[in-house]
Amino acid sequence: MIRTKHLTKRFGHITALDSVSIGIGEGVTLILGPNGGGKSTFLNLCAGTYRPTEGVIRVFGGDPWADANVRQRFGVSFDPPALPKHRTGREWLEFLAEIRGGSTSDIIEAFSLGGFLDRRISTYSAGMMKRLSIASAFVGEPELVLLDEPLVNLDFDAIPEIVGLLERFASEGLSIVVVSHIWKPFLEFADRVVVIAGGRVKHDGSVEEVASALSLI
Ligand SMILES: Nc1ncnc2c1ncn2[C@@H]1O[C@H](COP(=O)(O)OP(=O)(O)OP(=O)(O)O)[C@@H](O)[C@H]1O
Repeated sequence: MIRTKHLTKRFGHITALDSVSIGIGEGVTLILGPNGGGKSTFLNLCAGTYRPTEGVIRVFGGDPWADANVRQRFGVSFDPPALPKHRTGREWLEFLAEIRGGSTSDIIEAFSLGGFLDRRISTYSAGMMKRLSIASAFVGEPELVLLDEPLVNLDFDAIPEIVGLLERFASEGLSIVVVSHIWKPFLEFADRVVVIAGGRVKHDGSVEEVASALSLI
């Protein structure tokens, strides 16, 4: 699904990602690592929002930077959320559905957005924005969603709710690549854990392999 070869991203003199060669298949992949390790850079390269400095990334066999047909097949939620502040949540979801296809009603219901969807996004709390941002990734019936810190800013009740939803979508065949510092809930159903630190892949394996190596469980 995702394949990289010597994937490198530099920002000036900073090497954020350093010659990473990895394949990520179907299922749920949890990406962990220290602050500044390169996780969000990796996700942005997968999403086609960053262009590699060197090396190659292929998502569904195509170049996510250059190929809109590739981008059509996945959804993405960034952290902090990238949302148009002067639109309502409903306008934003409808705009996405126009571009990406599919309906928004199931997504609105699944993510319990109804209570605030007709307000301007500029009036949302951080948790509301996060909920809308994650929901946005599901518009257009994607085969894969890329989620950067989906649990940040969610309250104690919302965390198990959103994790439960993601687990349900995963059990229905959706692939998920998730970067999260709140990793524990994902260990329950992740198929694979990748640790990125210092711009490189430091660990890569099943939950049992990586989590026990890092004493996470
Ligand atoms: N747009 C940018 N311009 C300049 N430097 C950047 C940019 N984005 C990331 N970096 C740098 O690249 C490195 C990797 O950052 P990245 O955001 O990918 O790490 P991360 O693992 O996601 O960190 P965190 O867990 O803190 O979110 C850091 O040194 C960061 O300062």
